[in-house]
Amino acid sequence: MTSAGEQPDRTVLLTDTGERPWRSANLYGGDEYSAAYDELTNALGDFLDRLAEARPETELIASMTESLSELARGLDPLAVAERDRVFGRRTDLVSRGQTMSPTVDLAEVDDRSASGTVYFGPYFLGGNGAVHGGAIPLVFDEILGRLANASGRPPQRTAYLNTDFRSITPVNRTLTIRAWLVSEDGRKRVLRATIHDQDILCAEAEGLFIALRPGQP
Ligand SMILES: CCCCCCCC/C=C\CCCCCCCC(=O)SCCNC(=O)CCNC(=O)[C@H](O)C(C)(C)COP(=O)(O)OP(=O)(O)OC[C@H]1O[C@@H](n2cnc3c(N)ncnc32)[C@H](O)[C@@H]1OP(=O)(O)O
Repeated sequence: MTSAGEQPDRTVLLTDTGERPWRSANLYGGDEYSAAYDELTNALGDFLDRLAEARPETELIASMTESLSELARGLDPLAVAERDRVFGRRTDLVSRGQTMSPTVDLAEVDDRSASGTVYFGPYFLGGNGAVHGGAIPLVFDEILGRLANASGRPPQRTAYLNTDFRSITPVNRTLTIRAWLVSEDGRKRVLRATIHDQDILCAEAEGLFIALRPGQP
């Protein structure tokens, strides 16, 4: 007996090919180490997507738990200070070397705007095919934060981030994301962003970013 139950519905799968479009070709031009690390975070993200979709039997749950615990123990002695870490700090990678947010693949970026695509895989499902309402502000913070911190501007922190959910944001679709600078006033920058599914506005956000003073955490 397993806890997987009878006759699971396998009809609603990710894509015909099983490929995650946002998990590939993630290099902006990084070195060999970045490329290898990108492969690692892609594999991890892929695992999370497939885990989110799967209904494993008890024996497989136990063996996967053991494998994951062993991998985690292997990393234990490698922990380093924040400034020396790799995760989330590789700006030469489209994914930034992280799996916390879906990859925002920016095709066009200048001083005042950025646009590209985002793809929320099954890991980011809230329910009924819609992305979790917390994952959407996460992506907005990611793209607005990148734009606020771009072009040699001093490091900025988000003071507020207001999100309006206009219609459901679907998982497993390539969506368009846009961000632009609205105003600058001393240390304060207001930026806005949208996510569209073709011509449907899924969500929009406004963020206030404050440039940090020297030494400010
Ligand atoms: C180190 C940053 C990252 C570097 C990245 C490097 C590049 C990496 C590349 C890619 C990045 C990818 C993307 C990641 C980016 C994500 C960024 C985040 O999510 S940060 C985490 C969440 N945010 C917090 O934890 C802030 C917590 N809050 C604070 O630390 C302070 O409140 C802070 C810094 C926001 C402001 O504090 P004050 O003491 O410096 O300044 P005061 O005097 O309070 O405010 C300045 C002005 O702003 C207004 N203001 C402040 N907060 C406001 C608010 N909530 N609403 C309206 N106005 C506000 C004030 O009224 C004041 O305006 P008036 O100068 O008087 O006109």
